[in-house]
Amino acid sequence: MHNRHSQISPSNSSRGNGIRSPAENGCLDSTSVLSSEKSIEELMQQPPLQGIEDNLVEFSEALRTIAKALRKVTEGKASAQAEAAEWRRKFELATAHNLLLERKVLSLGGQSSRSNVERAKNSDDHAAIFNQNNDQCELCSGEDDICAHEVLRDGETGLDSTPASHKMTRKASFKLSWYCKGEKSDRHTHDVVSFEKGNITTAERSSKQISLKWESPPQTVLMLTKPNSTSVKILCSEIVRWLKEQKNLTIFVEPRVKSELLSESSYYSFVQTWLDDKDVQTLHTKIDLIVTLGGDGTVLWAASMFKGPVPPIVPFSLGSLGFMTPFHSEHYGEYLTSIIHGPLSITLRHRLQCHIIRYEAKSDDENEGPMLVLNEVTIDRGISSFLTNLECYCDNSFVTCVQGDGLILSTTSGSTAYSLAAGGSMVHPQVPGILFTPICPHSLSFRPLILPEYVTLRVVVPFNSRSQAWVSFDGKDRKQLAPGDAVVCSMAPWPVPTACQVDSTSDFLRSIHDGLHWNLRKSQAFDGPRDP
Ligand SMILES: NC(=O)c1ccc[n+]([C@@H]2O[C@H](COP(=O)([O-])OP(=O)(O)OC[C@H]3O[C@@H](n4cnc5c(N)ncnc54)[C@H](O)[C@@H]3O)[C@@H](O)[C@H]2O)c1
Ligand SMILES: Nc1ncnc2c1ncn2[C@@H]1O[C@H](COP(=O)(O)OP(=O)(O)OP(=O)(O)O)[C@@H](O)[C@H]1O
Repeated sequence: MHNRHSQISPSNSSRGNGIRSPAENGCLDSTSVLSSEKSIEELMQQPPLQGIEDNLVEFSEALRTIAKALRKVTEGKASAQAEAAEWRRKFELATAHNLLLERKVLSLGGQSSRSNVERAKNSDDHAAIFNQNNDQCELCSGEDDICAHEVLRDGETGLDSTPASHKMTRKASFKLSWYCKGEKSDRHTHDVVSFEKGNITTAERSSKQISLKWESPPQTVLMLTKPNSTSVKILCSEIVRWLKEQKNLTIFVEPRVKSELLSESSYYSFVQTWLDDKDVQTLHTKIDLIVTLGGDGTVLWAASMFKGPVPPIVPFSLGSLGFMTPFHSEHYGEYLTSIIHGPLSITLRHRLQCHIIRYEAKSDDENEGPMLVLNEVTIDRGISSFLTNLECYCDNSFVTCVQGDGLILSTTSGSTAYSLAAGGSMVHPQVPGILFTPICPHSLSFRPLILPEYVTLRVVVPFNSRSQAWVSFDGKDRKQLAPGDAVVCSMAPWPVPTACQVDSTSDFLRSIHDGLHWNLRKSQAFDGPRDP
C-alpha cells in the first residue's frame, strides 16, 4: 500500500546529502513543479483514512497552493530572463546601428555632422545622411544594395603603424548586390511576399548569389595563419612579399607571425601588427580583406577575432578537410589578383550570439557575453558521467528536455561540423536557420530540428539536474554551467563574408563531395536483370 507521505517526499529527499532542493533555491523548474502537482493530485484521489481526513485535505490544499505559487514564480523568472536577453540583444543592435550612423556622418566631415547624427538617431531619418553622401557614392542611397563606406582615423589606437599613417585614411568601399544567373538586374528584392487582389505570392528568390564589388580598391590585408606549420610559414612569407611587391598593399599579421617573419629577414619590417587585445577590437576599421592560411579552424579563428563587423575573408586551404576554405594555395597569385580587382562572389555566413545568464548573478554585468560563433554552441555533460538534463525554450515556448550527452545549436555553416557528426542535416550555408541537434539523446524519437533564424533559444540547466553542464563556443572557451544557469542564443547581426572560388552553391557541393565523399557509390553495371 502507498504511504501518502512518501509520495510527496522527493523534494525533501535531497536535504540529507547537502543539495539544496529547488524550493529552497526559491525557484523550481517546470518539470519538478509539474511532478509535485501530480503527486498532490494523486494524494487527493486516494481513499481517506478515518480520523485524519480533514487535516490531510487541509494539508493537501495548502501544498497545492504552494505548488501553484512556485510554478508562477518559475514561469515568471523564465520569461523575465528571456525578456532581459531580448532587450540586451535590441540594445546591442541599437548600439551597432548608432555607431554606423556616426561613422557615416564622420565620413561627411565638418561641424554640421553632429546635428545630423542626432537627427538621424532621433527620427531614424537615414536619408538625411545618405543623400549628403551621394557626391561620394551614389549607391549609398540605401535602397537596393548594401554599401561599406568609411573614413577612419588611423593611428588613434596603439596599433603598430608607421608615423605617416596619423592621417585620415579611407577604408576600401564596396557594394553588395544579389544576382541571379542570366538576370541583368542586380536588385535585391526585399519584398519576399506580396499580396495583390487577395492572392499571396512569393518573390522569385532562387539561386541569388551575393556579389561584392569594390568601389575603391582594397589597400590593407590581414594575413592569419595556422600556428606550428612549416609549410604555412613558408607560404605566408611568400604571399606577404608578393602582396607588397606586386600589389603595394599594407599588410597586418599577428604579433607571433611578425616575429617569425623578422627572424627570417629584416626585409619584412614593413609588416604591421598590434600591441594588445584592445587593439584587435578596432581592427575591423582598418582591414579591407583577410587572407587565411590553414584549415576550417583558421577561418573560425579569424571570425572569432572580430566581435562586430567582419571584413571579407579569402580562405586558402592548408588543412585536411576545408569546408570553408575553397582556394588552393598553389594558385594564390591568380586568385588574389582577381579578388583584389573584383567583383567576387561571397557566402554570407551567419553567426550565433550567445549570452550566459548566471542564476547566482546579482546584476546583469555578472552575466557573460556576447560570444559569437560561426559553427556552433555546444552544451554537454563534459566530464560528468550522468545524463545531461537541459530544458530548452524557443521564444518562451517550451521545446523539450534534452536527456543525453548534450545539445548543439548550430549555424548552417556549422551544419557540416559537429552537428553533422551528431546526426544533424547538412544545410547550405546561405540558408538562414538555426540547427537544434541533440548529442546521443536517450530517446528513440528525438530527431534534430531546424528552426528559423529569427528565434531566440534558451537552454537552462534545471535545479533537479544530477550534474553540471558545460558550454563551448566553436569548440573553444569551455565554461561550466551550474543548475539555474542558462545559455541564450540568437542570430548575430554580423555575418562572416567568405570569398567563393566559384559561387556559394558550387563551393558547398564541392566541399561535401570532396570532404565527405557524400553519397559516393560505385555505379551499377549496365548488364544484369532489368524491367521488362
Ligand atoms: N565529433 C565531431 O565531429 C566534433 C567534435 C568536436 C568538435 N568538432 C568541430 O570542430 C570545430 C572546431 O574546429 P577546429 O579546427 O578548431 O578543431 P579541430 O582542429 O579539432 O578540427 C575539427 C575538424 O572539424 C572540421 N570543421 C570545422 N568546421 C567545420 C565546418 N564548418 N564544416 C565541416 N567541417 C568543419 C575541421 O576541418 C576539422 O577537421 C567545432 O566547431 C566543431 O564543429 C567536431
Ligand atoms: N592564428 C591562429 N592562432 C591560434 N590558433 C589558431 C590560429 N589559426 C588556427 N588556430 C587553431 O589551430 C587549430 C587547427 O587549425 P586548422 O583547423 O586551421 O588546421 P588543421 O587542423 O590542420 O586543418 P583541418 O582541420 O582541416 O585538418 C584550430 O583549433 C584553430 O583554432
